[in-house]
Amino acid sequence: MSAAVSVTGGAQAPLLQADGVSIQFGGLKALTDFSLTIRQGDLLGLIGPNGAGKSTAFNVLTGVYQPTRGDVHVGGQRVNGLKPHQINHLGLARTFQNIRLFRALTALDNVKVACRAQGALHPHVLGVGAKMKNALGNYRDWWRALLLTPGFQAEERELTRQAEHLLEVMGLSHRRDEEARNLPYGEQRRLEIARALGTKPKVLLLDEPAAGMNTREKADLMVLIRKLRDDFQLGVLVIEHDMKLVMGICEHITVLDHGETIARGAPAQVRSDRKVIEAYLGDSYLESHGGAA
Ligand SMILES: Nc1ncnc2c1ncn2[C@@H]1O[C@H](COP(=O)(O)OP(=O)(O)OP(=O)(O)O)[C@@H](O)[C@H]1O
Repeated sequence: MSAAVSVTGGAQAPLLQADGVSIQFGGLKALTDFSLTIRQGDLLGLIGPNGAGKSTAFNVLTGVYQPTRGDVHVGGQRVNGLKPHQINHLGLARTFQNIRLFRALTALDNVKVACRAQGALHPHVLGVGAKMKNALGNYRDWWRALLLTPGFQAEERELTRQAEHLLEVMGLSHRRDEEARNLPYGEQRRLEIARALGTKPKVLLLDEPAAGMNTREKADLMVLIRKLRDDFQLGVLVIEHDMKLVMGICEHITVLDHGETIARGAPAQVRSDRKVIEAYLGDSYLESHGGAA
């Protein structure tokens, strides 16, 4: 199973492509020969039992881990060896399984930080000359901030406007000035998505976005994720244990078990796959859903 997969299948250039990616921790093969392609408009799911390698896949795609084998391309550029913030600048943003907000900052500032970070470094700034240019830019920005120049103030207003818009999109305007740590769990998860969107990604990776949410919040989130995909013209990859959510919104699902891709396809195809039932869904899932689809 190494051919890269995408739902839209070739109409547009891939935004994200993983080809035969493997990573090993000591003797443990956490991910083996993992391939995936995401194009604009794709809404893909990644599922599998605990320890299957889902978060590891996210970490390899986003540069947290370096693959032992295989290649990752973002926007056509090979990103093996790049740092997570560099890959983020190329258009890949993510949320985390364990929420990682700036807990003592307000909701607005959490998103503003992301909006500002996106403007701070040009996507292709990786060489020495460009790094120097960036350092000089930082020095100049420091003075502008200290002196509160009109240019700096205008930029601040624009960042605030962008961040407020994203809070509104995520239904969090009423939390604008509250510290992130005081938000209910479901809202913290949505704030993480707002922050990821602040970096203006082309691809959004959501690691268990519905974890800890109640049924109503999950239903709302399903609608919202689709809307984000459409309104922001994204490709989206979702890790989620809630089968109703994954099967409900994803058009294509990849199933991992012990780091191996054991199945992929449309939801109906995946949920009737014997290997998936054995490894993950279990017979109780089949019974409660009236047998294989
Ligand atoms: N940094 C690491 N060092 C050593 N082993 C690791 C590391 N990261 C992940 N693993 C191991 O790799 C395997 C896959 O872990 P991973 O977190 O990707 O699974 P997962 O599918 O996301 O599981 P869950 O649904 O529980 O979050 C596990 O056995 C895990 O213990």
